[in-house]
Amino acid sequence: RWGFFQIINHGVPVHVLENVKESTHRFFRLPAEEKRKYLKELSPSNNVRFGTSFSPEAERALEWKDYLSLFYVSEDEASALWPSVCKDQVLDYMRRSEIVIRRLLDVLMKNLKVTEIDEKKESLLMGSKRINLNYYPICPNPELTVGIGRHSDVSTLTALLQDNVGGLYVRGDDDYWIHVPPVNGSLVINVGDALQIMSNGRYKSVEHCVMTDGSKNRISIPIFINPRPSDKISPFHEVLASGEKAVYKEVLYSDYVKHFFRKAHDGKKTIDFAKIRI
Ligand SMILES: COc1cc(/C=C/C(=O)SCCNC(=O)CCNC(=O)[C@H](O)C(C)(C)COP(=O)(O)OP(=O)(O)OC[C@H]2O[C@@H](n3cnc4c(N)ncnc43)[C@H](O)[C@@H]2OP(=O)(O)O)ccc1O
Ligand SMILES: O=C(O)CCC(=O)C(=O)O
Ligand SMILES: [Fe+2]
Repeated sequence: RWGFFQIINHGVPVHVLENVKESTHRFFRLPAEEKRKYLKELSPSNNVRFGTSFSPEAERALEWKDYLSLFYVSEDEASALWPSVCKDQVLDYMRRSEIVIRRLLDVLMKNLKVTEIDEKKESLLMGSKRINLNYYPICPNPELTVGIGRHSDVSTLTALLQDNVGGLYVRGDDDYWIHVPPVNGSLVINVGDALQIMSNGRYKSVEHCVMTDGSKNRISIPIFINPRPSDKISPFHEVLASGEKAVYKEVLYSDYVKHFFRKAHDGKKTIDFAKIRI
Protein backbone atom coordinates (compact mmCIF):
# COMPACT_ATOMS: atom_id res chain seq x y z
CA ARG A 1 0.00 0.00 0.00
CA TRP A 2 2.88 2.37 0.76
CA GLY A 3 4.86 1.57 -2.38
CA PHE A 4 7.74 -0.21 -0.73
CA PHE A 5 8.63 -3.63 0.58
CA GLN A 6 11.64 -5.46 1.93
CA ILE A 7 12.68 -8.84 0.52
CA ILE A 8 15.04 -11.48 1.87
CA ASN A 9 14.59 -14.39 -0.56
CA HIS A 10 15.83 -12.45 -3.57
CA GLY A 11 18.49 -14.88 -4.77
CA VAL A 12 21.42 -12.42 -4.74
CA PRO A 13 24.17 -14.21 -2.76
CA VAL A 14 25.16 -12.55 0.52
CA HIS A 15 28.84 -12.36 -0.52
CA VAL A 16 27.82 -10.24 -3.56
CA LEU A 17 26.06 -7.79 -1.23
CA GLU A 18 28.99 -7.72 1.18
CA ASN A 19 31.47 -7.18 -1.65
CA VAL A 20 29.60 -4.21 -3.10
CA LYS A 21 29.28 -2.59 0.35
CA GLU A 22 33.01 -3.09 0.99
CA SER A 23 33.88 -1.63 -2.42
CA THR A 24 31.68 1.39 -1.66
CA HIS A 25 33.71 2.05 1.49
CA ARG A 26 36.88 1.59 -0.58
CA PHE A 27 35.75 4.29 -3.01
CA PHE A 28 34.87 6.80 -0.30
CA ARG A 29 38.14 6.09 1.57
CA LEU A 30 40.11 7.21 -1.50
CA PRO A 31 42.01 10.49 -1.08
CA ALA A 32 39.92 13.55 -2.00
CA GLU A 33 42.03 14.22 -5.11
CA GLU A 34 41.23 10.72 -6.46
CA LYS A 35 37.46 11.16 -5.93
CA ARG A 36 37.57 14.66 -7.43
CA LYS A 37 38.51 13.12 -10.78
CA TYR A 38 34.86 12.06 -11.10
CA LEU A 39 33.30 15.47 -10.37
CA LYS A 40 30.90 16.54 -13.14
CA GLU A 41 33.43 19.03 -14.60
CA LEU A 42 36.37 16.58 -14.57
CA SER A 43 34.86 13.14 -15.06
CA PRO A 44 36.01 11.14 -18.11
CA SER A 45 32.33 10.40 -18.82
CA ASN A 46 28.92 11.99 -18.30
CA ASN A 47 27.86 8.56 -17.04
CA VAL A 48 30.20 8.64 -14.03
CA ARG A 49 29.63 11.40 -11.54
CA PHE A 50 30.87 12.07 -8.00
CA GLY A 51 28.95 14.75 -6.13
CA THR A 52 27.48 15.94 -2.91
CA SER A 53 23.95 16.63 -1.66
CA PHE A 54 21.27 16.53 -4.43
CA SER A 55 21.08 19.71 -6.49
CA PRO A 56 23.56 22.00 -4.68
CA GLU A 57 22.76 25.01 -6.89
CA ALA A 58 19.05 24.73 -6.17
CA GLU A 59 19.17 23.90 -2.45
CA ARG A 60 18.98 26.37 0.42
CA ALA A 61 20.77 23.90 2.72
CA LEU A 62 22.92 21.03 1.56
CA GLU A 63 22.06 17.43 2.41
CA TRP A 64 24.67 15.47 4.39
CA LYS A 65 25.61 13.04 1.64
CA ASP A 66 28.26 12.35 -0.98
CA TYR A 67 27.56 9.99 -3.85
CA LEU A 68 29.01 8.28 -6.89
CA SER A 69 26.40 7.87 -9.63
CA LEU A 70 27.00 5.36 -12.43
CA PHE A 71 24.75 5.17 -15.47
CA TYR A 72 25.01 1.75 -17.12
CA VAL A 73 25.59 1.78 -20.87
CA SER A 74 27.50 -1.47 -21.44
CA GLU A 75 29.95 -3.83 -19.72
CA ASP A 76 32.75 -2.49 -21.91
CA GLU A 77 32.04 1.15 -21.12
CA ALA A 78 31.77 0.40 -17.40
CA SER A 79 34.98 -1.64 -17.41
CA ALA A 80 36.82 1.20 -19.10
CA LEU A 81 35.44 4.19 -17.17
CA TRP A 82 34.02 3.23 -13.78
CA PRO A 83 36.45 3.59 -10.83
CA SER A 84 38.60 0.47 -10.60
CA VAL A 85 38.23 0.17 -6.80
CA CYS A 86 34.56 -0.76 -7.12
CA LYS A 87 33.58 -1.52 -10.74
CA ASP A 88 33.80 -5.35 -10.63
CA GLN A 89 31.76 -5.62 -7.43
CA VAL A 90 29.18 -3.08 -8.63
CA LEU A 91 28.76 -4.82 -11.98
CA ASP A 92 28.43 -8.21 -10.31
CA TYR A 93 25.74 -6.86 -7.99
CA MET A 94 23.85 -5.26 -10.90
CA ARG A 95 23.94 -8.48 -12.93
CA ARG A 96 22.78 -10.66 -10.06
CA SER A 97 19.92 -8.38 -9.03
CA GLU A 98 18.47 -8.25 -12.55
CA ILE A 99 16.66 -11.60 -12.11
CA VAL A 100 14.72 -10.54 -9.03
CA ILE A 101 13.78 -7.18 -10.59
CA ARG A 102 12.42 -8.93 -13.67
CA ARG A 103 10.37 -11.34 -11.53
CA LEU A 104 8.94 -8.46 -9.49
CA LEU A 105 7.98 -6.56 -12.64
CA ASP A 106 6.30 -9.69 -14.08
CA VAL A 107 4.11 -9.99 -11.00
CA LEU A 108 3.34 -6.26 -10.86
CA MET A 109 2.37 -6.25 -14.56
CA LYS A 110 0.14 -9.36 -14.31
CA ASN A 111 -1.80 -7.55 -11.61
CA LEU A 112 -2.37 -4.71 -14.12
CA LYS A 113 -3.56 -7.20 -16.77
CA VAL A 114 -0.39 -6.61 -18.75
CA THR A 115 0.17 -10.25 -19.68
CA GLU A 116 3.10 -9.89 -22.05
CA ILE A 117 6.23 -7.82 -21.52
CA ASP A 118 7.21 -7.34 -25.17
CA GLU A 119 10.31 -5.44 -26.34
CA LYS A 120 8.61 -2.04 -26.12
CA LYS A 121 7.30 -2.66 -22.59
CA GLU A 122 10.65 -4.04 -21.50
CA SER A 123 12.29 -0.78 -22.58
CA LEU A 124 9.65 1.29 -20.79
CA LEU A 125 9.93 -0.70 -17.59
CA MET A 126 13.62 -1.48 -17.40
CA GLY A 127 15.40 -0.02 -20.43
CA SER A 128 18.05 1.83 -18.42
CA LYS A 129 19.83 1.37 -15.11
CA ARG A 130 21.66 3.69 -12.80
CA ILE A 131 23.43 2.72 -9.58
CA ASN A 132 24.34 5.21 -6.88
CA LEU A 133 26.82 4.62 -4.08
CA ASN A 134 25.66 6.89 -1.24
CA TYR A 135 27.90 7.86 1.64
CA TYR A 136 26.55 9.69 4.71
CA PRO A 137 29.44 10.80 6.93
CA ILE A 138 29.02 11.07 10.71
CA CYS A 139 27.10 14.26 11.35
CA PRO A 140 28.05 16.34 14.41
CA ASN A 141 24.57 17.93 14.60
CA PRO A 142 22.09 15.39 13.24
CA GLU A 143 19.09 17.47 14.33
CA LEU A 144 20.13 20.35 12.05
CA THR A 145 20.13 18.54 8.72
CA VAL A 146 19.09 15.42 6.75
CA GLY A 147 20.96 12.81 4.75
CA ILE A 148 18.38 13.00 1.94
CA GLY A 149 15.26 15.14 2.02
CA ARG A 150 11.74 13.87 1.33
CA HIS A 151 11.44 12.59 -2.23
CA SER A 152 10.20 9.75 -4.38
CA ASP A 153 12.53 8.09 -6.89
CA VAL A 154 11.93 8.85 -10.55
CA SER A 155 12.58 5.22 -11.45
CA THR A 156 10.22 2.36 -12.28
CA LEU A 157 11.53 0.38 -9.32
CA THR A 158 14.51 0.92 -7.05
CA ALA A 159 16.33 -1.96 -5.36
CA LEU A 160 18.11 -0.51 -2.35
CA LEU A 161 20.84 -2.15 -0.32
CA GLN A 162 21.55 -0.47 3.02
CA ASP A 163 24.13 -1.22 5.70
CA ASN A 164 23.28 -1.85 9.35
CA VAL A 165 23.30 1.78 10.59
CA GLY A 166 19.64 2.67 9.89
CA GLY A 167 18.10 6.06 9.12
CA LEU A 168 15.83 5.39 6.12
CA TYR A 169 12.20 6.39 6.65
CA VAL A 170 9.22 5.86 4.34
CA ARG A 171 6.01 7.82 4.53
CA GLY A 172 2.88 5.98 5.58
CA ASP A 173 -0.57 7.52 5.84
CA ASP A 174 -1.27 10.85 7.53
CA ASP A 175 2.27 12.14 7.81
CA TYR A 176 3.32 9.01 9.67
CA TRP A 177 6.96 8.04 9.01
CA ILE A 178 8.05 4.42 9.25
CA HIS A 179 11.67 3.49 9.94
CA VAL A 180 12.93 0.79 7.58
CA PRO A 181 15.10 -1.28 9.89
CA PRO A 182 18.29 -2.70 8.41
CA VAL A 183 17.82 -6.45 7.92
CA ASN A 184 21.00 -8.27 7.02
CA GLY A 185 20.89 -9.71 3.49
CA SER A 186 17.67 -7.93 2.53
CA LEU A 187 16.83 -5.53 -0.30
CA VAL A 188 14.35 -2.67 0.00
CA ILE A 189 12.19 -2.25 -3.11
CA ASN A 190 10.71 1.19 -3.80
CA VAL A 191 8.04 1.92 -6.37
CA GLY A 192 9.16 4.96 -8.37
CA ASP A 193 7.32 7.74 -10.23
CA ALA A 194 7.69 6.12 -13.68
CA LEU A 195 5.70 3.10 -12.47
CA GLN A 196 3.12 5.38 -10.86
CA ILE A 197 2.66 7.11 -14.23
CA MET A 198 2.57 3.91 -16.33
CA SER A 199 0.11 2.24 -13.92
CA ASN A 200 -2.06 5.40 -13.95
CA GLY A 201 -1.61 5.71 -10.19
CA ARG A 202 -2.54 2.14 -9.24
CA TYR A 203 0.99 1.72 -7.91
CA LYS A 204 2.12 4.71 -5.89
CA SER A 205 5.73 5.78 -5.64
CA VAL A 206 6.93 5.87 -2.05
CA GLU A 207 8.03 9.08 -0.41
CA HIS A 208 11.13 8.56 1.69
CA CYS A 209 13.99 10.38 3.40
CA VAL A 210 17.19 9.63 5.28
CA MET A 211 18.18 10.96 8.70
CA THR A 212 21.81 11.54 9.58
CA ASP A 213 23.70 9.70 12.31
CA GLY A 214 25.82 11.29 15.02
CA SER A 215 28.15 8.38 15.60
CA LYS A 216 28.46 6.24 12.45
CA ASN A 217 29.15 6.68 8.76
CA ARG A 218 26.38 5.10 6.69
CA ILE A 219 26.29 3.75 3.12
CA SER A 220 23.43 2.72 0.85
CA ILE A 221 23.39 1.45 -2.71
CA PRO A 222 20.23 2.02 -4.79
CA ILE A 223 19.88 0.50 -8.26
CA PHE A 224 17.39 2.64 -10.19
CA ILE A 225 15.58 0.63 -12.87
CA ASN A 226 14.20 3.12 -15.37
CA PRO A 227 12.70 3.65 -18.81
CA ARG A 228 15.26 4.69 -21.44
CA PRO A 229 15.89 8.46 -21.49
CA SER A 230 14.37 8.61 -25.01
CA ASP A 231 11.17 6.73 -24.04
CA LYS A 232 7.85 8.51 -23.88
CA ILE A 233 5.99 7.27 -20.84
CA SER A 234 2.23 7.40 -20.19
CA PRO A 235 -0.41 5.10 -18.63
CA PHE A 236 -0.45 1.64 -20.28
CA HIS A 237 -3.44 1.05 -22.58
CA GLU A 238 -4.23 -2.19 -20.67
CA VAL A 239 -4.86 -0.09 -17.57
CA LEU A 240 -7.14 2.31 -19.41
CA ALA A 241 -8.94 -0.43 -21.40
CA SER A 242 -11.90 -0.56 -19.02
CA GLY A 243 -12.60 3.15 -19.54
CA GLU A 244 -10.49 4.47 -16.65
CA LYS A 245 -9.52 8.10 -17.25
CA ALA A 246 -5.82 8.86 -17.71
CA VAL A 247 -4.43 10.83 -14.75
CA TYR A 248 -1.03 11.33 -16.41
CA LYS A 249 -0.08 12.65 -19.83
CA GLU A 250 2.73 11.44 -22.06
CA VAL A 251 6.15 12.76 -21.02
CA LEU A 252 9.62 12.21 -22.42
CA TYR A 253 11.46 10.36 -19.65
CA SER A 254 14.64 12.46 -19.88
CA ASP A 255 12.52 15.64 -19.53
CA TYR A 256 10.98 14.14 -16.40
CA VAL A 257 14.41 13.35 -14.92
CA LYS A 258 15.76 16.80 -15.77
CA HIS A 259 12.74 18.35 -14.05
CA PHE A 260 13.58 16.24 -10.96
CA PHE A 261 17.18 17.49 -10.82
CA ARG A 262 16.22 21.13 -11.45
CA LYS A 263 15.06 21.82 -7.90
CA ALA A 264 15.67 20.67 -4.32
CA HIS A 265 13.94 17.56 -2.99
CA ASP A 266 10.31 18.41 -2.33
CA GLY A 267 8.32 15.33 -1.38
CA LYS A 268 6.19 13.96 -4.20
CA LYS A 269 5.76 17.23 -6.09
CA THR A 270 7.91 16.06 -9.03
CA ILE A 271 5.07 13.92 -10.34
CA ASP A 272 2.84 16.98 -10.85
CA PHE A 273 4.97 17.53 -13.98
CA ALA A 274 3.16 14.59 -15.62
CA LYS A 275 -0.35 15.21 -14.23
CA ILE A 276 -3.18 16.06 -16.59
CA ARG A 277 -4.69 19.35 -15.45
CA ILE A 278 -8.44 19.52 -15.56
C1 LIG B 1 22.17 12.85 -6.21
O1 LIG B 1 21.21 12.57 -5.25
C2 LIG B 1 20.15 11.80 -5.58
C3 LIG B 1 20.01 11.25 -6.83
C4 LIG B 1 18.88 10.49 -7.10
C5 LIG B 1 18.82 9.97 -8.41
C6 LIG B 1 17.88 9.20 -8.85
C7 LIG B 1 17.99 8.74 -10.22
O2 LIG B 1 18.91 8.99 -10.93
S1 LIG B 1 16.75 7.78 -10.75
C8 LIG B 1 17.07 7.42 -12.43
C9 LIG B 1 17.32 8.58 -13.26
N1 LIG B 1 17.17 8.30 -14.64
C10 LIG B 1 18.19 8.32 -15.44
O3 LIG B 1 19.33 8.43 -15.06
C11 LIG B 1 17.81 8.22 -16.86
C12 LIG B 1 18.92 8.38 -17.76
N2 LIG B 1 19.60 9.67 -17.71
C13 LIG B 1 19.20 10.75 -18.39
O4 LIG B 1 18.16 10.78 -19.02
C14 LIG B 1 20.13 11.92 -18.39
O5 LIG B 1 21.37 11.51 -17.91
C15 LIG B 1 19.65 13.07 -17.51
C16 LIG B 1 19.56 12.65 -16.05
C17 LIG B 1 18.26 13.54 -17.97
C18 LIG B 1 20.64 14.22 -17.68
O6 LIG B 1 20.62 14.62 -19.02
P1 LIG B 1 21.64 15.62 -19.74
O7 LIG B 1 20.90 16.22 -20.86
O8 LIG B 1 22.89 14.88 -20.09
O9 LIG B 1 21.90 16.78 -18.73
P2 LIG B 1 22.95 16.97 -17.57
O10 LIG B 1 23.52 18.35 -17.78
O11 LIG B 1 23.89 15.84 -17.45
O12 LIG B 1 22.00 16.98 -16.30
C19 LIG B 1 20.93 17.90 -16.11
C20 LIG B 1 20.95 18.34 -14.66
O13 LIG B 1 20.69 17.23 -13.81
C21 LIG B 1 21.81 16.98 -12.97
N3 LIG B 1 22.09 15.55 -12.94
C22 LIG B 1 22.09 14.75 -14.02
N4 LIG B 1 22.36 13.49 -13.64
C23 LIG B 1 22.56 13.51 -12.31
C24 LIG B 1 22.87 12.52 -11.34
N5 LIG B 1 23.01 11.22 -11.65
N6 LIG B 1 22.99 12.89 -10.06
C25 LIG B 1 22.83 14.18 -9.70
N7 LIG B 1 22.52 15.18 -10.57
C26 LIG B 1 22.40 14.85 -11.85
C27 LIG B 1 22.97 17.73 -13.56
O14 LIG B 1 23.85 18.15 -12.55
C28 LIG B 1 22.31 18.87 -14.29
O15 LIG B 1 22.15 19.98 -13.45
P3 LIG B 1 23.08 21.28 -13.69
O16 LIG B 1 22.67 22.19 -12.59
O17 LIG B 1 24.48 20.80 -13.58
O18 LIG B 1 22.73 21.77 -15.07
C29 LIG B 1 17.91 10.30 -6.10
C30 LIG B 1 18.07 10.89 -4.85
C31 LIG B 1 19.19 11.63 -4.60
O19 LIG B 1 19.37 12.26 -3.40
O1 LIG C 1 20.12 5.87 1.76
C1 LIG C 1 19.02 5.37 1.64
O2 LIG C 1 18.61 4.46 2.37
C2 LIG C 1 18.06 5.90 0.57
C3 LIG C 1 18.73 6.54 -0.60
C4 LIG C 1 17.78 7.18 -1.56
O3 LIG C 1 16.64 7.38 -1.24
C5 LIG C 1 18.22 7.54 -2.91
O4 LIG C 1 19.42 7.48 -3.20
O5 LIG C 1 17.35 7.89 -3.74
FE1 LIG D 1 15.42 7.64 -3.03
